[in-house]
Amino acid sequence: MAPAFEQVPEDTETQTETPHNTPHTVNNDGQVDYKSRVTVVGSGNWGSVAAKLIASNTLKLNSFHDEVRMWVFEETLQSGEKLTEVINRINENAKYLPGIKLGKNVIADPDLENADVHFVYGETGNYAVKDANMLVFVTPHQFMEGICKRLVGKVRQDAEAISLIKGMEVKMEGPCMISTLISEHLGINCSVLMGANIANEIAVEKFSEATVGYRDKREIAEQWVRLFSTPYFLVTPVQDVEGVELCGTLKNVVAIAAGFVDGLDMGNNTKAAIMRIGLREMIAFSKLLFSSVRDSTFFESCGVADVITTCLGGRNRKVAEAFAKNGGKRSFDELEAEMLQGQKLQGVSTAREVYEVLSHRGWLELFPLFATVHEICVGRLPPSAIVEHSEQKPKLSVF
Ligand SMILES: NC(=O)c1ccc[n+]([C@@H]2O[C@H](COP(=O)([O-])OP(=O)(O)OC[C@H]3O[C@@H](n4cnc5c(N)ncnc54)[C@H](O)[C@@H]3O)[C@@H](O)[C@H]2O)c1
Ligand SMILES: O=P(O)(O)OC[C@H](O)CO
Repeated sequence: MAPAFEQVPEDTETQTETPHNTPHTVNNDGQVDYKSRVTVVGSGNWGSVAAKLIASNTLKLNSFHDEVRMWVFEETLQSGEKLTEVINRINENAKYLPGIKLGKNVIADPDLENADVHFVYGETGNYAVKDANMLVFVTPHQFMEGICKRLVGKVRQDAEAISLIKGMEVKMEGPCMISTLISEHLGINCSVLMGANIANEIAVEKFSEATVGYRDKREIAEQWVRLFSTPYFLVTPVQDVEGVELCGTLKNVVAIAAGFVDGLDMGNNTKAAIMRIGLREMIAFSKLLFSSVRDSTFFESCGVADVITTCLGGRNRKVAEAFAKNGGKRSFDELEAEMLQGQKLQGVSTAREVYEVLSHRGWLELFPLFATVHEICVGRLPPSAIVEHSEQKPKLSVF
């Protein structure tokens, strides 16, 4: 149930409404198909919840085909069964989102782009991204470059993409946001959706908000808003792709810092200070990278709200807490494997990527919290250094 002070978005459409006002395909009978096909690339904890949200809407909205295809990085479960087979049999992602029905119109597909893997649930030669007009990317960020390379020449050139991925790549030329990686490799426009979105809470339909960041096409943003919105998931569009995406990316570094504070029992005031300093570094770093980033973006769900939720209840916080409790003696990789059963942290690698940017540009002293998180993660500083170093007065003029 949405709070009374917010208006729940409309979830009805007329029969004539079309996503881009252009036909998507002409079928064998010569009939024009105006409906969009949605494919979700990724099927982890958030990927599965995203598929559930979308699938509930494609059944209701006339401008979408009911079926939502979900690409699954195939794995064999302890039972010996393939994950895709289990998802399609019980309509649940038994590994990454057990106990939650995804909707019968979610079809798990292990074949991302190759016609040579036999396709079980449809015609042979089909694959997950084939024919999709709307591509939703939601994998851990470290896998996206490889996925993009595999998808070159395999997606429709008029497809629209959205990234739910919180992370970035760092290249020789500098930082590269995941939406840019997608756009550059695949030659298609890419929006983003970020927010205070702990997947397990949305899975059981507890109220949450999210932010869609779009570049210039408002009607595309509205199409994404329609596809994701439910009475318990309120989505707001903002014309600031970089600002929205950097919020989602950088908050994971702040979450690691918050976890250290929890692991050391430093208390709520210290954690609030970490959140405040972290948000300030997020704003400064984003604006230094992209002067177009708007202040108002940090007051959307993707900004301050995500910092709060991730520092209270996220996986990055949880594993960082264990790291600090163990005095930094057990590695993040070991703790992640033990505590998350295949789910992936984004904060440790993002801290490294941010550190690379900071050191390359001579900004290390300007971002004491970001820099210290990385130094602690790699064992150059003890977890207790998080407060000593973060207390330095930032020197950036943008503060
Ligand atoms: N879980 C959340 O609460 C949440 C909420 C908002 C955003 N996000 C973001 O969504 C993105 C995806 O996270 P998630 O929670 O859906 O995933 P996850 O961490 O739950 O699961 C890991 C996924 O990676 C896949 N995988 C493992 N090895 C792979 C490989 N070599 N190639 C491709 N895929 C591989 C696994 O099959 C699994 O689907 C991340 O950027 C995350 O920050 C997560
Ligand atoms: O569990 P985390 O730390 O990956 O955070 C989950 C979401 O990003 C919170 O919005």
